[in-house]
Amino acid sequence: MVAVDGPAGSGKSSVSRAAARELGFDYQDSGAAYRALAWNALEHGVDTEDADAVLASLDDFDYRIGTDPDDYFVRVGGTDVTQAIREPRVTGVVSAIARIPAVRERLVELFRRVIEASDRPGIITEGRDITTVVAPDADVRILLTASEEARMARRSAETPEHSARAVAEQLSSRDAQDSRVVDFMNAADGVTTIDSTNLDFDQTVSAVVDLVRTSRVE
Ligand SMILES: Nc1ncnc2c1ncn2[C@@H]1O[C@H](COP(=O)(O)OP(=O)(O)OP(=O)(O)O)[C@@H](O)[C@H]1O
Ligand SMILES: Nc1ccn([C@@H]2O[C@H](COP(=O)(O)O)[C@@H](O)[C@H]2O)c(=O)n1
Repeated sequence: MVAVDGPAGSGKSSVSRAAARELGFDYQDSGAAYRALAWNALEHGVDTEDADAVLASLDDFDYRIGTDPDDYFVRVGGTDVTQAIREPRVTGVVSAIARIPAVRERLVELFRRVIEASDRPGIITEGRDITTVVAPDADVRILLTASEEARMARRSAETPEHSARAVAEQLSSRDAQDSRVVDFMNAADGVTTIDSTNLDFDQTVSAVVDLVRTSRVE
């Protein structure tokens, strides 16, 4: 079991997915669950600032995620929301949902069930509190980081249709909100920091794969 945390745009999802593919592991994107719950709330007119209403929406939240790195999908009920959960309207409200403690408890249980259900030699789960809360006993725990400037530039390159300034503001405001709930800027004891500021994508994936292989995770 491999746990990866880090701030927005640090490469957690793309690097973890590529590393899982190379290792023959499963890959779990935990942020997708918070995003899917936010999408579900918006879709059903649930007030995302109303903690009780958001919590109640979890009762019939039929969430499915693909953990095969070559077959990644996110579904809510019969709807494929893989793309929809990346839309700015969802990104704009997801932190409000993620700061509700009871929601976090329920999703932590869900993440652990997905980890237990994996039948591959390993699973990489990435997010904000994986190294500290979801899987503090993971065989390998990584804080994947990069300078704010590098993260903003990478995120901005993905969405040239949006102004670089707007992308940068959204990224830093989300980090500020999220870091009030969990600390993903500083490595906890036993967590290895991989700083990709001066690494390209392939070098970053290799750094993760090499660390896992040296740690002989099974
Ligand atoms: N070392 C790197 N060099 C260059 N680009 C990178 C590197 N690592 C990741 N990227 C790119 O940076 C962008 C952001 O990566 P990614 O979406 O994986 O980040 P994330 O941490 O999952 O973000 P978020 O938490 O906002 O979902 C992607 O376009 C990815 O390809
Ligand atoms: N372990 C996690 C993962 C995510 N969050 C919250 O979800 C948001 C979206 O996550 P992405 O990784 O897809 O960007 C994120 O901004 C957090 O609010 C979380 O709290 N814990």
